[in-house]
Parts: sequence; C-alpha cells; structure tokens
Amino acid sequence: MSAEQEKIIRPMANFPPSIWGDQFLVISINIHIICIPYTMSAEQEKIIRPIANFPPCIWGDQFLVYDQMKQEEKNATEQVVEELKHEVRKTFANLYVEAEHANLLKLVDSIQRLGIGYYFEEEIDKALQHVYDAYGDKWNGGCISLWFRLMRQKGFFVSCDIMNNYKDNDGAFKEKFANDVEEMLNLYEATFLRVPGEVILEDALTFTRARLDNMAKDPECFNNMFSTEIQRALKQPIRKRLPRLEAIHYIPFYQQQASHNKSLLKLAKLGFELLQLLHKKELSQLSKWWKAFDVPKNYPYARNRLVECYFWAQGVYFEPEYSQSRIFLAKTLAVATILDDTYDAYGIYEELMILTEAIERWSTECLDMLPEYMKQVYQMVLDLDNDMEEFMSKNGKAHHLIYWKEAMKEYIGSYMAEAKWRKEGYTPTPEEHTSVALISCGYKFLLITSLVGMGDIITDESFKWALAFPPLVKASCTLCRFQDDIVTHKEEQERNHVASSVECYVKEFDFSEEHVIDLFIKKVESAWADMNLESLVCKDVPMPLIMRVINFARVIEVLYKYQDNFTHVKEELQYHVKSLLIDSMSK
Ligand SMILES: CC(C)=CCC/C(C)=C/CC/C(C)=C/COP(=O)(O)OP(=O)(O)O
Repeated sequence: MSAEQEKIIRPMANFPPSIWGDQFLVISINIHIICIPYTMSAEQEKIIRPIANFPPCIWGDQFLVYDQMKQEEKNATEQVVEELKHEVRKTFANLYVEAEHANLLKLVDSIQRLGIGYYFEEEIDKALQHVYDAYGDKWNGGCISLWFRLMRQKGFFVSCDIMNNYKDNDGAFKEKFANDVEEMLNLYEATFLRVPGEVILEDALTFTRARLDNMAKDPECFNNMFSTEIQRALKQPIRKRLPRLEAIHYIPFYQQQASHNKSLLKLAKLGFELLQLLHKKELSQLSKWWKAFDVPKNYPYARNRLVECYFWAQGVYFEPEYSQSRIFLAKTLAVATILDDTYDAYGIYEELMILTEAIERWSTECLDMLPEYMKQVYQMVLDLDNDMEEFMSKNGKAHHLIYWKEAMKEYIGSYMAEAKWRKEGYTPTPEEHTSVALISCGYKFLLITSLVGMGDIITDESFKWALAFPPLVKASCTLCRFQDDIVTHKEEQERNHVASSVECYVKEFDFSEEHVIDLFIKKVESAWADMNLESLVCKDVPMPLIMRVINFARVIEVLYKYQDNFTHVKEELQYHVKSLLIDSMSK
C-alpha cells in the first residue's frame, strides 16, 4: 500500500541512491583472503578456529618402499596356485551327490573364510544354486545354520522357519544343542543374517549369546580351540568381519583342525601372500602421491591418515580386479579427511562458503578466489577427477565421473550446512540433523566413489540408483553416522563443533546421554537388519555392488565399534595393518 493510500505523510528526503552497486560483494571476499594469509596464527588474525589437535600419523615413510618378490619366484608361486586351484575344483565336483551336500556347504564356507572365495566365484555360485534348486526352503541335509547363513549371504531369501528345528514342543531352544559348541556358534552366526521382524532369530541370538558367553568364561573351555573362536565371535560375528582380516585368523584355526584340506590351506596361504604383494605395491604408489602434498606442513590441523584410508579402501574390496578403484577410493578418503577437518576443525564460515562455492563450480578458475591454505586441497579434489578420468576413458566410461562429482557436491553441501549450524550455535532437531548428517557421514558419496572403475557390472543405472538414496544405501549411512557419533561426540563437543546426533536427541527428548547411546546402538543393529533385507530383495542390484555396501559397514565395525580407531590409531588397528601389509603369512 502506498503512503498516499495510507494517508500518511512521510518525511521523505529523496537522498541519492548508492553509487557502488554490488562491486564490494566480490572485493570484500578478496580483502578477506588477503587479510588471512595461511601463515598467520589464529591469535594474530583474531579468529578462533575450532582446532582439534589430532595425533600425527604414526607410520612415517615405511610404506614408500616395499620388498618385492623376484619375478621367477612370483611366477613359480603363481604356477603352484593354478595347480592348487585345479585340485580344489575337483573337490567341488565330487560333492554334488546328495549325501555330500553338507560337505559342499562346508567347503564353500572354508573357502570363503580362508579369504579365497574370489578364486572360485563360479564354483561357489554353482554349488549354492544347486543346493537351492534341490531343496528350496526345505533343506534337510544337516548343518541348518550353516546352510541358512551361506544361502542368505549369497542373496537367497530362504525362510527362517527352519530354525524351529532348534526348538522343542514348548517353543524353548533344545538343551541338547546348548552344550554343542560348534552348533551354538553356527546358530549364533546365522542370526546376524536376520531381517527386521524375524523374532525367532532375535531369540536365537539372545539364547546363543548367553550360552557362548558362559562357555567362554568356563575354564575347561580354555584348552578348547573353540575358545578363541567363541571370544572372536562374541566380539564380532562373521557377517560383520572384513574378509581379509577373517582370513588372517581363520587360516591358523583351519590348520588346527584334523580334517583340514591340505591343498586348500596351502592355496589360502600362497593366495594371501600374492595379493599382499599387490596391496603393498598400491600403498607404496599412494604413499608417493601423498608425500608430495606434505600434509604435516601444509595441513597441520588435519588428520594425516593415508595408511588408515588405504585400510578402509582395502576393506571395501581386496580383490586384484579392483586395484584401480581401490586406489581411487583410498585417495578420495584421504582427501575427504582433509576436507572434513577443514570444515570441522579449521575453516571459518566465510572461507568455507568460498570453498563450497568453488567445489560447486568445479573449475581451476576458482583457485584464485580461495584462501591460500585451501588452494592445494581444492586442486587435490580436481586432480582426483582428472587422474581417474584418464583410466576411465580407456574403458569408455569417463562419464561415470559426472555422477561422482554430483555426489561430491552433495556431500560438501552437507558439510556447509553443518558449518552454518555451528556458526549460529544452533542445535537442530533430530529430524533436521539426520537429513544432513546421513549425507555428511560421507558413506553415500564414498559408495558412489567405490563404484567408479569397477568394470562392466557397474552401469549408469547403478550410479542413478545410489544417488537416489535407496534404503540399502540409507541403512549403511545410518549405521555409519550413529556408530561414529556414539564414539566421537564427546571429543568433538570439547571444541567448537556442530551438535552431533547425540546432543540433538538429548536436547529434543530430554533423554540422558546414556539412554541416547543405547537407542543408537539399537539403531545400528536395526540398520544391519535393514541392509540384510535390502541385499535379499534388491534383485536388480548386482551382488558386487551390494557387497561394497556390506563391506563399508564392516569397516565401521572395525574402526568405530568401541572407539574412534581412525583418529586415535592404537594397538588393534596397528596390528591389523601390520598383519595385512607387513607380516608374511608363512611366518
Ligand atoms: C563419519 C564417518 C565415520 C565417515 C566415514 C567416511 C569418511 C568421509 C571418511 C574420511 C575420514 C573421516 C572424515 C572420518 C570421520 O571423521 P569424523 O568422526 O570427524 O566425522 P564427522 O565429522 O562426520 O563426525
């Protein structure tokens, strides 16, 4: 409404308008950059940065070089491996008769746990399909739990009704099983393949966990070779274990069993060593790439975690065929760590806005607008794309990187949203927080990263599927976000950090912190059940893609289950890295 219409006489002065237009919008940013040269300390700048004082890298330069096997020795080993594979294939062929079906399952289980499933993918697929075709849900060949676990692991949605065999007429679990360590272990392991609502498996978990716990405490059990197995299982069931770490433990356990297959054992050891050579080579290549960035000097505020990032990528896929993708994933993780700490533990809001804008525009032209200290990390981001493009072009799949960039932009956008909340001191509602935090956990972006370069099995459709955030991907992000917040929120809140999901829940519902943590532990468990369900029902999604999601979740179980092993690298992770990348299997 105009002043006249309102009948109000305003004391209008008709001052001349501003003569400057928007020109200082840009200049003010430049002035800001000039005012904050990287070398200036936070006090000099009068800017309080949310510095975290992360521990330095513990590995030094040891992975830059590695002991290579002489070519003749390598050729000879490869020759032996081929012969042993041939022998194992013959073993498969002998187990197709009905009376041997349980042994066929045992062979598959041993091969997978020995870490050489990738040698026999066709044979394993054929064997499990054969069993499924012969019995459907009505398996009657013994080893019920093993059958159930193997079938579900492979994507056959077999019914859990078969578990009623473990119960007596009153619906209680039969006592005769309770003292059978092997059966208890098998049933316990099978329960981790449950999908939401499978009460019989939830009950079986409670039952077996209590029994196994008692067995582990029983001194008589300590001479039993199953004692270590029980303790390992209680700490981490097979479903949640990384296959390569499982192989390291299972090989000696398998060797102790009187009935072990000598060819298989030898193959597992040689196969482990050959692959270890490739992994050492990859890490050496990555170490050279990383050293050039001089992270301790250029990004002293950030976690310098190349080796841990390689461990992460190797957890997602260890097979030789994924070498190029694994390297790309490890590089992306290492750069993502610097970015996470730039957003969370050093950058101030105005700088982060510029970085976010630059990533959105994705161009070297943006380098000039960035604060000095951000230029290199920005160039690292652009180079990830450039380097991988060269490899992808050879296979006519360079356009897959467009999806990767889209995922990266979404991920960085979520970091920016958190930076805004931090600046405003705003504690979001759990709902608001989740919508951002499931992206900022990085697992959607990293899953998409992991698909780049995986070969023909991954198509445009695979990327579109993952970008649409389907339940399988969402479940893995849920697991990642809540498990991470359970173990990191205390340390984060000691500095100026955005509220984690723990603080959001405490504030919104007035719950105690302990109660929220219990709630989150349940959320993580149900995310596993959701992932199990999705891996069984997403029939259009290729199994190698589903396995990436599962392996990403398994890495969280190793790195974040009890503490933040990624930031604070203690004995357990050091032991894993050494046994995977330094120690020889034959020692
Ligand atoms: C959240 C999580 C486990 C992410 C995994 C994927 C990812 C991006 C890995 C790179 C390293 C990293 C940022 C770890 C989490 O740090 P943090 O605990 O400081 O993560 P936050 O800043 O999101 O809390």
